[in-house]
Amino acid sequence: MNTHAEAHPSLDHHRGALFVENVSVSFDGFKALNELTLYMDPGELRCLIGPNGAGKTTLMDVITGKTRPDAGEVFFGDRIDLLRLSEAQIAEVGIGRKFQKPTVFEQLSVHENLALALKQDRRVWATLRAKLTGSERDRMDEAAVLIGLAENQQRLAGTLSHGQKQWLEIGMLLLQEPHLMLIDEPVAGMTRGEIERTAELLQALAGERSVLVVEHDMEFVRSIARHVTVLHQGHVLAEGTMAQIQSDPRVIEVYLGE
Ligand SMILES: Nc1ncnc2c1ncn2[C@@H]1O[C@H](COP(=O)(O)OP(=O)(O)OP(=O)(O)O)[C@@H](O)[C@H]1O
Repeated sequence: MNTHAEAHPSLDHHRGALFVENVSVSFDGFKALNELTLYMDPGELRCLIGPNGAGKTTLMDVITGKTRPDAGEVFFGDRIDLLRLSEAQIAEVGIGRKFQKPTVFEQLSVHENLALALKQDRRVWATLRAKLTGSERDRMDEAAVLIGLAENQQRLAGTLSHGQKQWLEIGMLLLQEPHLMLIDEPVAGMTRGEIERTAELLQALAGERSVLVVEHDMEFVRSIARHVTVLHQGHVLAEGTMAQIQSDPRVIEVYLGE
């Protein structure tokens, strides 16, 4: 079998490519991930589905350095060995993660939330007082348009709808310029209209960066995914187009038939 380096001899320009090979994670003898192998191309929009406990969160934890695997390899591009980096270093090389629950600053405006993300400075008030350069303003405006909040920049984040808060947080993540975005259950709790707009947003984000989305909402997955990976018991059960996945008897048995 080809290793990641052989399969992609020159990946320096392939930022965002991800190679997870034979990764296993045990918790007290229970294998949450069991020789899991998954590759992502740069710019790809991938959906990760699977029943509860399949290992989706654990995989995200391994990629971001929160959980260390017992075995296997995880590379970002062909040179960056993520297993040698701390969580902070993994964020610095360009892997951003959005958890399921929105964690925007409710007492601050949309604009201030975006400014904080841009400056990546935890000293909140210093950041808010700091002057934004013209190019920083342009980047914030671009992000605000992309997340559909251009007209709401002065609104307090706490007054936004649940969907808008999720988009704001995606915008904040975007301003950190990740090459790979990991997004956990973005549409849980959203209205149908919000779900459709989220589908458009994630499709717009992919291409320039890679996006890995964990989601249970099958209609949403169907609407965005060209490539779906199904996890089951810590292992890749099936991978392919939504049509291939939906007609796979193993997938129907463990997941879609529920
Ligand atoms: N820190 C931990 N200690 C012990 N067991 C754990 C730990 N984290 C996860 N597990 C177990 O590992 C398995 C995989 O969990 P994981 O959260 O990755 O699944 P998931 O696919 O994300 O599920 P869900 O769709 O419910 O979020 C589960 O059986 C879970 O109970």
